[in-house]
Amino acid sequence: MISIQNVSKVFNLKGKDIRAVDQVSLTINKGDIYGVIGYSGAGKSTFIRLLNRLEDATSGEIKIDGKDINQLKAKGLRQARQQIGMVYQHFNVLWSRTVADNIAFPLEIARIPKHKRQQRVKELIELVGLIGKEDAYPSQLSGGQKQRVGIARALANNPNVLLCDEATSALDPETTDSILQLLRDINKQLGLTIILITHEMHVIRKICNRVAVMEAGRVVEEGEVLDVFRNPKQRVTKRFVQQIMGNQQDESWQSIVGEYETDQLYKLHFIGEKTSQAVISEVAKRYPIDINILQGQITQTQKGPYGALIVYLTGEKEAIAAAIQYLQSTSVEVEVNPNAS
Ligand SMILES: Nc1ncnc2c1ncn2[C@@H]1O[C@H](COP(=O)(O)OP(=O)(O)OP(=O)(O)O)[C@@H](O)[C@H]1O
Repeated sequence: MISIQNVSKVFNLKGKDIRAVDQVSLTINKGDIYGVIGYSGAGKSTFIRLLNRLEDATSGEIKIDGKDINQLKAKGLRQARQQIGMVYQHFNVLWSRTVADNIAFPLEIARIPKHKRQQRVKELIELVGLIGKEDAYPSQLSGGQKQRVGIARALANNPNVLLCDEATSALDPETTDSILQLLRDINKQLGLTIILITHEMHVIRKICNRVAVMEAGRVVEEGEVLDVFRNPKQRVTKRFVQQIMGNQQDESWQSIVGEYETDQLYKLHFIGEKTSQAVISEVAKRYPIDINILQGQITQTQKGPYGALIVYLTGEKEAIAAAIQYLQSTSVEVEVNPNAS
């Protein structure tokens, strides 16, 4: 649906070139919730603004639904932009207009007749959960409600693509979750493709199916969210995964080794959809062993759980071996303690 080929954006500031976006190539499929994550200055905002041509690319090609965005003239660009909604960090509401009139604004610009406008506003108010707030002014709304207005307005002209520029960064964690839930519902209900930029791995974990990691204008890593969680390659990606999982990879074995019989320590990795099976209780029922969970963290992603538990198994040697063999036949991956004899 969206194909981005070798796109760069160079700003010139006081005679110095700044490569805000540097040779980025990505493919975004219809129905994706695609996350672009990076620290401040990585080039995320510039990148997302290239997609609806709030900025012109210096080089490269951006095709949305087969149309080359950079080649469009004024009228074509206006039409293309109606297919691309945008949600902003600071909501971009019109303070002197009520909720209903804020949402009606893009419909007025698109010259939709009044009765159709009113009908559409009603639908959108329902969709974003603002029933009862139609006549309120933005100053009377919470941050989350203001962002719901922003989302309704972005959806007014039935776009195919929704761009979200740090849409939850100004919100508290609970409100963030409710807005992410709304975005996910909209993605499912309307089949809308969503591209969001963020500096929080939590946002990626919660709703994205794919992620690109940006650093110094470049995409340094890209893939399915679970794969990136499981096997982050770049240092910057590892830091983002640590935002959620802590420093499990390096420290966990060390902190436990020494206190327990090393041969009986195992790390169970839970990755993806099938891990909804109740494997721990199942293995405890099947084999005469005890399972002591010593450490671990499991988190939920769009594609199921992700995380690991370090367990200490006690029982007869044969029973432990059989239990491990059973675990290996499930979707759980078993890692043997590197210090085991
Ligand atoms: N209009 C501009 N003129 C000159 N330089 C710019 C302009 N816009 C962005 N830049 C530079 O481009 C680089 C990328 O900025 P950008 O805002 O895209 O990053 P970001 O990842 O979105 O960061 P943040 O989350 O802090 O906004 C930065 O070095 C920034 O200073």
